[in-house]
Amino acid sequence: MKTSIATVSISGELPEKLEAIAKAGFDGVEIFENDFLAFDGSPRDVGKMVRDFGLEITLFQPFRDFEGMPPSHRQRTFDRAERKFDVMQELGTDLVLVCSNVSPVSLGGIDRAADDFRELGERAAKRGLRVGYEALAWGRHINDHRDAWEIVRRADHPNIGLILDSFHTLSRKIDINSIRSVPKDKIFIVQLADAPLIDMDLLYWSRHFRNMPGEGDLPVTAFTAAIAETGYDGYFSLEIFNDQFRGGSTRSIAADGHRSLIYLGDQVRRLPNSKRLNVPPMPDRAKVKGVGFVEFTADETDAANLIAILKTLGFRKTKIHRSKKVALYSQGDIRLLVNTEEKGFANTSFAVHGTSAYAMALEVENAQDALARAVALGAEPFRQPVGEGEVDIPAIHGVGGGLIYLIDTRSDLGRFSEIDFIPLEDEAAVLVPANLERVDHIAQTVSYDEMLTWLLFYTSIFEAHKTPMVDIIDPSGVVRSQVVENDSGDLRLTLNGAENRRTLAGRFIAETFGSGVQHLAFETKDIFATAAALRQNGFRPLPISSNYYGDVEARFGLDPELTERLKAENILYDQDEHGEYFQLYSSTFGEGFFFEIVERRGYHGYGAPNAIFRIAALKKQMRPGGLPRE
Ligand SMILES: O=C(O)c1ccc(O)c(O)c1
Ligand SMILES: [Mg+2]
Repeated sequence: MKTSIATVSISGELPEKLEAIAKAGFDGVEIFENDFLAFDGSPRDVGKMVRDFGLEITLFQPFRDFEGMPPSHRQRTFDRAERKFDVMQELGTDLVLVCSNVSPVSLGGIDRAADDFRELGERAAKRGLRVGYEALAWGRHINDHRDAWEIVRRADHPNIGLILDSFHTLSRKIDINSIRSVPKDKIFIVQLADAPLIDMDLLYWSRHFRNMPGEGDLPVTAFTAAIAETGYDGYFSLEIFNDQFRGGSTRSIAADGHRSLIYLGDQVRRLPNSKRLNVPPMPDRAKVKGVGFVEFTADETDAANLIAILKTLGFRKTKIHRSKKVALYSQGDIRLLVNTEEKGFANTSFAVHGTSAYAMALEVENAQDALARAVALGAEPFRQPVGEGEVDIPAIHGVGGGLIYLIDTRSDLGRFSEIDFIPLEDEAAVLVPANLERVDHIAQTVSYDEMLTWLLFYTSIFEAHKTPMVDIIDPSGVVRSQVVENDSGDLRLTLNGAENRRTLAGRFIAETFGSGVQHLAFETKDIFATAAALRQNGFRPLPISSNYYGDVEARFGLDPELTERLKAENILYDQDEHGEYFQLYSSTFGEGFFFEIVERRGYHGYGAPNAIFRIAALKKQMRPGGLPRE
């Protein structure tokens, strides 16, 4: 699969863009005319710079308002085309994109357009150039690739071909099977983009909201499979107009783009009876069977505070590491590690982010396979020396540079806590058991700009899907929340994207110098029994306003006795079509970290309608220094 990306897709000046594109692993680049015009250098300089980065120019674009012009404009249109051809020859590329005419003066007529393209083909052929025709979804006369193909077919010139762009075809829900009958040598290049399903004007949607394949909701995989069916083996080129990407990190958006193409090629390969695209072979997406552990890094003082909270939550210190300052706290299937090492990656994370849940372990079928897949998709592997005889757990960097360890039960990896840790006497048996059973979900806070990056990261490596994004109202702004989960519920992540620093999520990012885990939710089968146990252990719940309970009672028609119990324990309540949900929050710790306890009675969601009340209550607790009020 030959990969390319349009310069318009990422932010920065041309040299910076090209460097990021090359570094991300692309083979080629589309030069978008405006990027070239804004650059202070000749077309030859640009061409040389591209080639010095080891890239090929796959396309020069766009050439607008060409076909079907009235006689009064026709000559000038061809003159403009010749000027573009001059530039292309200096740049060193042989392919130009002509997008369908949007000019109000343009005339319709398939044969008129075909005649124009035949003449343009003749002119291009004299210079050894080729012209590809793309139907814009909002073209004045031509807005469907099937009509563009008919024009190309009638132009009947070897230097005239078709350009397919997934956005234009899929946004109009045009039957993609129509692609299968186009001869592969008449498809000059394929442009790819996804987009979220939003009901809006096609042009505005296209120019502002496109995103990488796999980040949106369009059937880009089926589109690509139809292209592959023709035998097409040319470039797949990302052309992403997105306001956020234009303001985002050049390198990380370029890396996302490359990941999206490799993942797309991998998905097409897995479709039954599909023609394969040439992408590196890699294992299946990893099926997550559970959260193996969550690891905190802290200094001694913060660790003591954290451990005090863990005890009120009913955790017991059950093991200590053989060679490192790491203690294991456990309850049910939950394992929490508290790492106070003064060296190594945990300590570096502490130095950068402060006390934080900097690492998690996901249990998969085969950890080495999961690692291989992650690396094939551009994830950064992590290793650090382990002690003699200790388990070397494969890991990759995830959100905020934190770690995702990969463990399985087919190897010693699943026995790491037996091999690397020494059991302790039961020192804290005095605590009332809280019956927390497992990690329900892990909530990561990222800046809004990074949300799609991590969505693509998780869903391409792990067998998981997203659910629709929801807006959560914070007293100081909006936080967008995106769930990544698997069908079994063994992997449940929420990504919260902060748009400004004054929201709770935004402040968490600012105070901890980057993205990370902001809360951990544990599951109980009996929230009231758990709440009573926590109360006896001295747990400090997050106080919820009493007005909330009046509303919840009315909204769901609750028995007043139940409402009273909820209120007495500061438990939040929700329902969906599957059942009921109960949530109990801790007070905040450190820079806005907190714990949550949930009971699901069939409920599938995450209590989004309650988030506004939870945020308001947490904010009340935070004083400017970030410490909870006593
Ligand atoms: O939005 C546009 O004008 C535009 C231009 C060139 C393209 O290839 C495209 O898909 C859209
Ligand atoms: Mg296009």
